[in-house]
Parts: sequence; structure tokens; C-alpha cells
Amino acid sequence: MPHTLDLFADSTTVIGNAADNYLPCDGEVYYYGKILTASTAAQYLQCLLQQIAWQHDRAVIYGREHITARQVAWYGDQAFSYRYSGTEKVALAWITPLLELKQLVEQQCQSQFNACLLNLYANGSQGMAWHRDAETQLQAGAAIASLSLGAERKFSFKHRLSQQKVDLYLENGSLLLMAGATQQHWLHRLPPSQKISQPRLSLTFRCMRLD
Ligand SMILES: O=C(O)CCC(=O)C(=O)O
Ligand SMILES: [Fe+2]
Repeated sequence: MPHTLDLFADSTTVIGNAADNYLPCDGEVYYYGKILTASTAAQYLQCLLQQIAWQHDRAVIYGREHITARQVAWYGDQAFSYRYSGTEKVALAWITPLLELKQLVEQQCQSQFNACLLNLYANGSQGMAWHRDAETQLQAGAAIASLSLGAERKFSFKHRLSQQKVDLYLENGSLLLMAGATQQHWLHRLPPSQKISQPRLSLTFRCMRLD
């Protein structure tokens, strides 16, 4: 590894503070805003683009296999196997920059995580369709924290019954926490936007069941 970014040497790095709940009912979504300075976010983006074992994701839809445009990677405390969208991944061992960011995120949102699914969207033509993260391998009701690096993107929630929508914008270096009953009652997506030409990377920290 060429260098280690020492987050905790820079006392200005943690900018965010307690956040408000964006959802009107049936869940909790806290947006902490930017928790990394622009320069620290840019360094981590470059470092993770190089060091993460990016792979195009596979999804089985109506029995047919599709290769997704976005790239993903799966890391964790153990070789957790994660099945979603008809495919299965085995977690790789943490690398230092991921552990640094995990520690920062845990400190910020006062929750612990044991795995991270990373998503890389090369530009605004790539996104993620409506879904919820409620796989049985995840600890039921555990929070999911998402750290964004790179291009600012819109993120949307839709209530499964009322269809009510809530939109927010995920800034470079920002942290979002989905908690409580959010995954039971709300779908979320990253809509495409043809105006965006720059990449965005998200680190979604999760809690896998240990049994
Ligand atoms: O890229 C994002 O911020 C969202 C990703 C997401 O919803 C997921 O990985 O389940
Ligand atoms: Fe998700």
C-alpha cells in the first residue's frame, strides 16, 4: 500500500453532527451531511478506485442473468456469504482504508458494522433500481450506513403502501444512516441522471448475522 490516510490526525475531519430524521413515518433516515473534507474524500476516492477488487454485479431477473453496469465489492470481518438478486458473494478481508472509514462511520453514527458492500457508479447513467435491504442474512432491524465519495447524486425513498416519496442529495464525503423500520416499509433507489459525468462510490456498512 503506498500510504495510509490517517483520518484521526486531522481534527477537522469530522464535520457532521446529530442529524434529523428525513422520513415522516415508519422508519428513520438520518443524513449527517459531509463528514469528510473535500480533500480527504478525494484521496479516499482515488485510493479505493485503485485498491478495491471491483467487479460488475450479476443479477438474475425473471430467470435471466444480467451483468450490471455498476461495479461492486464485498468486504467483512469474516468470509460472509451474501445472497441478493439471485447471486452470491463471499466477503473479502478488510483493507486498511476501509477499516479507517468504518471506524469514522461507527464513531459518527454510534453503531457497529461487520461488513461493507461498495458500489461504483462510473457516471450518472448508472444507478440502482428500487429495492430494500432486508435479506435474512442481515441482522433484522440493524442500521445500514452509507458513505458517499465523488459525484453528488440524488437518493430517493418510496413508502411501500402509501407510495409517498422522499428525496435527498448525497454530497461528496457525506454519511447517511437508514435505521429502525426503514427497510420494512420503504424502498430506496439511486436514480440515473444523464447530467452527471463523474464517478460516485458508496460504502454501505452493514451488520451480518453471526449464526
Ligand atoms: O449507492 C448508494 O448510495 C445506495 C446503494 C444501495 O442502496 C445498496 O447498496 O443497497
Ligand atoms: Fe440499498
